[in-house]
Amino acid sequence: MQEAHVLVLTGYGTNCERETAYAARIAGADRVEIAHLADLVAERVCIADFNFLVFPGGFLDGDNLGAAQAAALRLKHTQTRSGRLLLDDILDLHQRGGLILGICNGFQLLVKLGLLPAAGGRYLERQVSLGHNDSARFEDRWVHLACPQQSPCVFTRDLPRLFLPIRHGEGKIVVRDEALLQELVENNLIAMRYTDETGEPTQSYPANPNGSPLAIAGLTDPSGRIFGLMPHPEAYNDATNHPAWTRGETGTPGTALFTNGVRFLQGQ
Ligand SMILES: NC(=O)CC[C@H](N)C(=O)O
Repeated sequence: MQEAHVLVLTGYGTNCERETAYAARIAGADRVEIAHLADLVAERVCIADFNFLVFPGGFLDGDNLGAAQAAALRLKHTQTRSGRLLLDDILDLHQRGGLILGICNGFQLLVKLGLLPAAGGRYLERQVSLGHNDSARFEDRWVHLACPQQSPCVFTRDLPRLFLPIRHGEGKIVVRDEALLQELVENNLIAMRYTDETGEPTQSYPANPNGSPLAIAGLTDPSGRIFGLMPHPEAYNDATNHPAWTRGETGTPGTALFTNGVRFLQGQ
C-alpha cells in the first residue's frame, strides 16, 4: 500500500493551514506537514517527498491586485536554493500521480497559476479567474452543494451532495468566452456546484453566493487529481461544526473530501 504524504503550504497571508493539516490527519494521512514557502526555497522541505499538496485558504498578500494574483506570480518565478523552479516540483508531483487541492484562496491561486481547469490538458494557461462576488460583499455562511458524479475528480467521488461553509469576497468564476464554459461542461471539469435546498444548481442569491456561472463552486483538471473549491471543507471536520447539530441535523463532514484523496493514494 502506498502512503499518503500531505504537504500544506503556508506563508504571505495564508491562515487556514492548521485546520487544513488537522483535516488531512483525521482523514487518515500517513504524514502531514505544514511548510512555509521559505522552507521550500531553503530546501528544508522538498515537494518531492510528498504526494498530496494542499494550498489552504486565507488572504495571500492581503488580496492586493486581486486574490492570489501576486502569489501566483511568486510561485511561478521562485527558485529553490539549488536553482530548481518550485513550479516544476509542483508539476512533477502531479505527473507522478500525486494530488493537488486548493481551498478558497488556494483555489484562487490554482486558477491564477493556470493549473485549473487546464481544459484540453492546457496546463499553465490561465483559462478562468475568480472575481468579486455579485453581491459586492464578503459572503460568510453555509451553502448547499452538488458534486456531479460524472466528473473525473477523485476528491468528490461518492459525495453527490454536501453542505459546507464559505467565506470569500472573490468567488465568482469569470471566463473569457462561452466556448470555454462549454468546454468545462463537455469535459466534466465542473466538480462542484451551488444548489438550492433541494439539490438543484442555482444562479439565485443567496443559495449561489457569488453569481458564479453554471453555479460553479469547484473545478477539477482532466486528470481529476487537481481540485479547487471555494467552500472550506476543513472547517466542517466534525458533526458539531454543523450550524444545526444541536437540533440533530448533521450531514457529511467536509473532511470526506480529504478522505477520498488519502484513500486514492493509499489504493483503497
Ligand atoms: N477564505 C478565503 O480563503 C478567502 C479568499 C480570499 N481572500 C477572498 O476573500 O476571496
